[in-house]
Parts: sequence; C-alpha cells; structure tokens
Amino acid sequence: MSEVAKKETQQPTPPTSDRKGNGVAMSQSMTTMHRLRLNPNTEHKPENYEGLQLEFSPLLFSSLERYLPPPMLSLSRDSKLHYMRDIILRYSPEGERTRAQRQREYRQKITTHYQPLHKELYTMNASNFFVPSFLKAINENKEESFRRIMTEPSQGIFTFEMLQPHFCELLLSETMLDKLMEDFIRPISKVFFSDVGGSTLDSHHGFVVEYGIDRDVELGFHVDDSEVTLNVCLGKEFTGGDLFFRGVRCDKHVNTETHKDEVLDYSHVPGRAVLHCGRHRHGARATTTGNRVNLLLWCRSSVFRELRKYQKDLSSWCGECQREKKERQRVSIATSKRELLKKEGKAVT
Ligand SMILES: O=C(O)CCC(=O)C(=O)O
Ligand SMILES: [Fe+2]
Repeated sequence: MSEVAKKETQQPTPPTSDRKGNGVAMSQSMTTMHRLRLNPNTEHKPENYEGLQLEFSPLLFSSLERYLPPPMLSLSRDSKLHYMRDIILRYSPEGERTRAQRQREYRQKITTHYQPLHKELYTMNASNFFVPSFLKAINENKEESFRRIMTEPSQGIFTFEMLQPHFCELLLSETMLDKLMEDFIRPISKVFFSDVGGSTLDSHHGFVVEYGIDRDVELGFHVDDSEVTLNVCLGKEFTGGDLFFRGVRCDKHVNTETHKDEVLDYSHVPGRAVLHCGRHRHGARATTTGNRVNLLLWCRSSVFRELRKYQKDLSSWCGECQREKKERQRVSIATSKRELLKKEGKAVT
C-alpha cells in the first residue's frame, strides 16, 4: 500500500487559548487576580454559548469558562463571554482573526442572498428524508437503538440505512448540512466515536464527490481532515467503486502496515451511509461503469483538536498505539515474572 495522503481543504479555526505556566496574563487594565486558572474547575457547569453569533466555537467558550478565576464564575454569561473573547483574540494570530472575520461575512452574505432551489430541504421534515428505522433510532436517542440499525463490518466502521431515495435526488441538486450534523450525526458519534471527539463536533466541511467515465475514476489511500466522516451514497447506477478501509492511525503511525483484522472492502449502496473516524485510512477503487455520487460530511471538533495539542501519551484510538501498549505490557509482565522467579530461586522457563 502506498503512503497515506491527508486530504485537506480549509482548516477549521484553530483554538487559541494559551494555558501555559501559572496562567495567562490578561488585558492591561486587569490585575493579577484576572488570570486563568492553571487547572480547570471540573465541578463548575459552564454556560451554553450555542446559538450566539460568535467567531469562535461555542464549545471553546464553554471549555475555557472552567479556567476562569473563581470570582468571575458568578458573573452574567455576557460578561464572561466578553472577557473570554478578549483572551482568545489576544492570543489568536492576526491571520486567523482576519480569516474568522472574513468567514463570518461570507456566511452572512450567503444567508442573506441565497435563494434555495428546494425550500423543503431547509425545513428538514425528517420523515420525508430519512428511512423510518433511522428516524426511530434518532428519536429514541439510546445506544441500543443506534446499535439496532447498525452493521459494523469491521471494527469502528458503521453502516446503516439512512436516506429516502427522493431525498438523495434533492441532495444531488442542493445541499444543507448544518442540521444534518447537529441533529443527526452528533448524537450517533457521541455513542460510537467519543474517543475521537465525536461528542463535541462543532464544524463541518461538506461536499459531493462524483466518479464516472468523464470524472474522477478512483480516490487514493488517505485519511480525512475530520474527526468523524459521514459518507452517504446518493446514486446513481454504477459498478465498481468499492471503498477500502485499512485501520485507524495517529499521525506518527499513519504509514504503518495493515493487520488482517483491519482490512475491509465495502460496496456502497444508494441511500446507505458509512460513518467512520476521519483517521481511519481508506480510499475508493475505480468506478468501472455508470456514475457514483456520494455526499461527504467531514465533521470536526475544535475541542478535540485543542486537547490533542497537549496530549503526550499514546492515542487510545490508534490501532498501532494500542498494539505498542499491549506489547509493552506483555514485556513488563514477563520481566516481573522472571524477577519474581529469580528471587524465589526457581529456574526461569
Ligand atoms: O469515494 C468515496 O466514497 C470516498 C470519498 C472520500 O473518502 C473522501 O472524499 O474523503
Ligand atoms: Fe476520505
């Protein structure tokens, strides 16, 4: 297998708080009391910052709130927001700040001027779009309900019936994805991908890929720039185009060999979804006849990306890190056993 590429488009706004040393000094007018705590107050329940027009993720504010100095915690949400925004801007590189601002303006322009082709897509009357089994599971919102509709052909790759054929047709001409991620993918990812940020997904990059004789034919081996990827086949008729998966890897191990139990080749079916961790190495084989069209939603978590920067130990979700850990444990148990036997004066086997 050739080297794994990282498919990257625009990066999400990187989280910007700086929590080094004894806390971070704040604006000039603030005294030493106004410093961030070294460790978060885990007892404190942060405010919900969703639904506000913010240039940074609401989850970033909620997570930063736990680092506020104790006297600030009882202030109003607006005061805390103002204070934290100030910190984030102070530590955010100039380029990022401008980009966040530009993105906000661009979004605003689209919301004001865009004329939808199919208005019903935006109201998302779920029963018109999703198959009943999927909707039932979402409404019950329980692990057993999600498990009931899922097939797991290889560890960490979940496939399930998702879209009505009519919805696939509408999506082929127009897409709306915010709601899809927030209301439908996040609850599922919280259950199956919480170790890779699945419970804090807060931004996405959505696009449609099309393969066929006059388009791309195949897609090389890669990992996605996402925490969780939703890949739904929208149509049309085709042969070939199997997806192939070869195990989850962190950056350090992205080019290591594949183990037998990590091999999965999967034939996509219109209306069916595949949900996998972005770091699950994969690619798509050649579509040999017809047209294969897929909706891709790369879901990201700014909180997970922030936390990863401070992570020093192994990644619990990487297949190779897990193997290294197991091997170290095996060696250490064997060594202790040998030493014990030596102490007792027994022969070492
Ligand atoms: O062709 C496919 O279904 C997979 C596409 C994909 O993996 C990607 O665009 O990241
Ligand atoms: Fe991909």
